[in-house]
Amino acid sequence: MRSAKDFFAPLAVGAPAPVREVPARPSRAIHFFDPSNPKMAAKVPDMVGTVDVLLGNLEDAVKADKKVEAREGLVRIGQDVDFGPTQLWTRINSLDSPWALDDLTTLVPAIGHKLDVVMVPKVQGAEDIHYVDRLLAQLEAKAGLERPILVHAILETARGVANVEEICGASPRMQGLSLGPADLAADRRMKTTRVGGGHPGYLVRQDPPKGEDGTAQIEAQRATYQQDLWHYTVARMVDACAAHGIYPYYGPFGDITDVVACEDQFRNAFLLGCVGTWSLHPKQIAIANRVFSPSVEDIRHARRVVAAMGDGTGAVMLDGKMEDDASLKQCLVMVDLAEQLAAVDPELKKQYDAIDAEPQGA
Ligand SMILES: CC(C)(COP(=O)(O)OP(=O)(O)OC[C@H]1O[C@@H](n2cnc3c(N)ncnc32)[C@H](O)[C@@H]1OP(=O)(O)O)[C@@H](O)C(=O)NCCC(=O)NCCSC(=O)C[C@](C)(O)C(=O)O
Ligand SMILES: [Mg+2]
Repeated sequence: MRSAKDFFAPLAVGAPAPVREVPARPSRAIHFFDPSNPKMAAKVPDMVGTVDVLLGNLEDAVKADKKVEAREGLVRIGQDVDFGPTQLWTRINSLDSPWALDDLTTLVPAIGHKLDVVMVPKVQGAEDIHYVDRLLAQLEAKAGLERPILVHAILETARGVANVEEICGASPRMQGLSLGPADLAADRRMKTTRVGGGHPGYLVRQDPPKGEDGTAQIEAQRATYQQDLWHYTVARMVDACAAHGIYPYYGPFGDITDVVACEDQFRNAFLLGCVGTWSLHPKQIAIANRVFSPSVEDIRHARRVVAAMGDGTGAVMLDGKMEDDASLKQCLVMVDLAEQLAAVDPELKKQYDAIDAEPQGA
């Protein structure tokens, strides 16, 4: 077992010191692109500044015979593009694949100074993070990097979900977790065939009405309510991440055309505590940015609670509702997030600033 004192020592001589706190950088949408796809790759420079994270995907969705091209394409993009305020992430191939080692040993020396986060798929337990942690430290030391590259794990196996807390706490590099609903469904032997989202068969049904003789009318028309297949896993992720000071994200929503259900799924994750999600197609970026930014109404209310609560203790009535220390803390989560987002999103800043100009009592 590592001593707590060793935890923040670099894992290789000359590697940068691990971070003590994971920076809270806006990451509402992690936008996936395939660096081996010339059309997608060509769009990357123009996407800088329009999305919080651009992620060069090397794993699933990249054809096996394009793996090297994708890796080399990402190196070129990383070297040529000025990412400004936008973070650059990559998803490497899974650790049991023939490509993962070359992914890391190629990317870190070539573009490690620009890579913010390495996403590791199909993480099963702390041992996977320990492997990547040490290897990254060795490569960072060799490349003379001055800041550590952070690690993000995708939960997409039953074992990964069972080990979620130890994964989050496996290294100071751990930045966050995403849900991998497609692989997770397969690994769990769920009977779904989709990439994230709901299923019409996963529902609860209203109780049957009673007939005149008091018997239940089983065949009567009854409302059904579709349930969220991913609630359990996302909730576990949120708790594990919060307990370890790192960030939870939803993941992919594969029905690109159903922008309405996509928005609902993203909003569930936002309300439950996730800080962002994935975008697989340019049209999902706007959805994610909208959903993962607190609404003007929420910020207006949150600021009123902050003002009404003075030194932050006690209880007050606002619009007929009780506000106290704990509701204030929730409002502060919103206000802090709004400030972070306003710093990178001028349109959002304008909307939040306009609240201050509203007449009192509006
Ligand atoms: C869905 C697809 C095939 C539709 O691609 P398309 O070309 O058919 O769509 P389109 O609507 O015709 O595209 C319009 C334009 O946008 C471009 N475009 C389209 N997508 C992008 C993009 N992402 N970034 C930048 N540009 C993009 C596309 O090239 C085209 O350019 P054009 O106007 O010049 O012709 C395509 O969007 C795509 O391949 N997206 C990424 C898919 C991906 O990364 N999947 C892996 C993540 S999900 C996953 O791995 C699961 C998980 C977690 O592991 C687990 O649950 O287990
Ligand atoms: Mg997967």
